[in-house]
Amino acid sequence: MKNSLSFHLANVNVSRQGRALLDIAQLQLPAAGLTVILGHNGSGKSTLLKLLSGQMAPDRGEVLLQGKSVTHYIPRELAKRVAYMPQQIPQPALLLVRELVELGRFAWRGWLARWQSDDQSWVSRALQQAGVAHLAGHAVDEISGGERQRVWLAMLLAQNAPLLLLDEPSSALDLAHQYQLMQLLRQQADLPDCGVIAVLHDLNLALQYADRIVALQRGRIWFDGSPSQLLAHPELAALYGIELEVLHRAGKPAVVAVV
Ligand SMILES: Nc1ncnc2c1ncn2[C@@H]1O[C@H](COP(=O)(O)OP(=O)(O)OP(=O)(O)O)[C@@H](O)[C@H]1O
Repeated sequence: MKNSLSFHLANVNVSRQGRALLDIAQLQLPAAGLTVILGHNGSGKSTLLKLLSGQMAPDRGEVLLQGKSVTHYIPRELAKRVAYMPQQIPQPALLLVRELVELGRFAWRGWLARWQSDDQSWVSRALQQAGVAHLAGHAVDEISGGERQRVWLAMLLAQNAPLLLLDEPSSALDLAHQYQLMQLLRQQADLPDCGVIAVLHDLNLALQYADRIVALQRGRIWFDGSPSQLLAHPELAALYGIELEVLHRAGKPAVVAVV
């Protein structure tokens, strides 16, 4: 399954009450490297990820994965290609953490098939990778918000899809876990024919780890390029409407808000 995957968006529009939430003429997103989606609140980032994950169909235009409309895939075939973490993570009751992570294997084994040892080793490895093996026997609705975010990531890793779509995967994580997450995403993105597309609010994490940054403004693509190109953008401050200053420390740029 790990052949080259690519999203292609053409003339995509999503509108509600006569207002365009997303309006994208062309966008190509191959399963390669780490792409970060940035943008102000309400700029359309989650809407874009919902389109890519097949959770939503555009009102106009096409969202194609390997040349086929994302919404035309049967769920299991889509899940073998794309794993999605929504912004609001569900909190299922009566499930243990390990059982939730096991659900990530659904696409490969089906509901009723017997467990293969391979499935269990994927689950164990995913729990380790996400740093939540110690929570395996805990109830999903009795762990913290940051733990739940990492458990959900473990489920996605167990799914073994070449493309990870993550909507603000670090929003509940402490500083140390944010960096652990970014290093893990970096490793995933560096695997052959794999890619990660993540919505982030932290401009500095994006600049440090991304290969490519797509920035949205009021539903349109405002910028698409490398972190260094974004840093050099003369209108960078306009992205968030706040004055910014770029500092350099140990050879790395850091953007701070001037307030
Ligand atoms: N079902 C809906 N009906 C009407 N408007 C909606 C609906 N869902 C989202 N919107 C609006 O669409 C716009 C884009 O929403 P979206 O969730 O994609 O933004 P976002 O960039 O992810 O924002 P945030 O950073 O706050 O999570 C927002 O202005 C939001 O209020």
